[in-house]
Amino acid sequence: MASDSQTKATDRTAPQAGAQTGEVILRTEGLTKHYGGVHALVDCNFEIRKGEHVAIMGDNGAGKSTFVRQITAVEQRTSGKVWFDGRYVDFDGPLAAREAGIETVYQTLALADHLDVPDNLFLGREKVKVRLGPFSILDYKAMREATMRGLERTGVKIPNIRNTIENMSGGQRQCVAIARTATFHSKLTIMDEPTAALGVQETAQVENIIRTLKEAGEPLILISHNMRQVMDLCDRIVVWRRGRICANLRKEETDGQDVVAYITGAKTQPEYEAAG
Ligand SMILES: Nc1ncnc2c1ncn2[C@@H]1O[C@H](COP(=O)(O)OP(=O)(O)OP(=O)(O)O)[C@@H](O)[C@H]1O
Repeated sequence: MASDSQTKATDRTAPQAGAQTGEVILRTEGLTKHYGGVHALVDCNFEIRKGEHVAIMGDNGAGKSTFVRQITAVEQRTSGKVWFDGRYVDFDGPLAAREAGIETVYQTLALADHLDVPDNLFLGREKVKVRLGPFSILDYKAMREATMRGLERTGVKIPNIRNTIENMSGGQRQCVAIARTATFHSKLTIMDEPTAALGVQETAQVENIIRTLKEAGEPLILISHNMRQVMDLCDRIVVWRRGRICANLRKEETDGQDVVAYITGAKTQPEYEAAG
């Protein structure tokens, strides 16, 4: 894999949809993932800037989740380069990606049922009060306070943060998962179909949190099949088809019908002709 570790993300150019402002927070070049003979991700050049909310759309099996797994290092990429926050990165696992500032919220929530809200938020990165050799005394008060601040930033109301997660509704759980991103002031949030399993009210609550992130200038990659949601919440839509990017569209220059044409293969932007 490439080792030009100091290359700046802003040094390079990639296909863009219209004029952009803000520094690049994440950029990929030629990102590729093969599972044996399955070419799940092929030569993907993608970028997102600080403050931008970008939707990733595509049919089932188009490669959207595979793309996320490569940039969050849940899997190791076959080839290609990734820059995050101004430096070349090759994370050795998801914890390293998270520590660098990439927070991911999955549809299937990675929450521990038997733990309360602060314990879930700080799982794997607990605040330590005192270290005594191999033992640590955790700073529960600081973690509870940080949790309250994170929830406040998202506007999420959890009656008692010391209740275990197992008794919460799907919407509350999803909000707790998203509150992580607010608690740790992540540099980039990725949400993979965050409302697919939620009801109408719970979906509205999650969408409000996404708007809060936008107002705070925090960048977001949103994977969603929900056109209304994408059009409401995102500045730009990048469409994947058969493992490749086939369109990069500014919201104000497209509409739902146009996006569907790219998703189904009826259209391909000329610069992505290889996507076929
Ligand atoms: N671990 C794996 N081993 C083999 N093939 C895989 C693996 N993971 C994904 N694939 C294949 O890679 C392709 C892309 O899958 P991926 O899950 O990224 O699609 P997706 O766009 O996220 O789809 P969906 O919207 O259904 O979640 C598919 O053909 C899928 O079958």
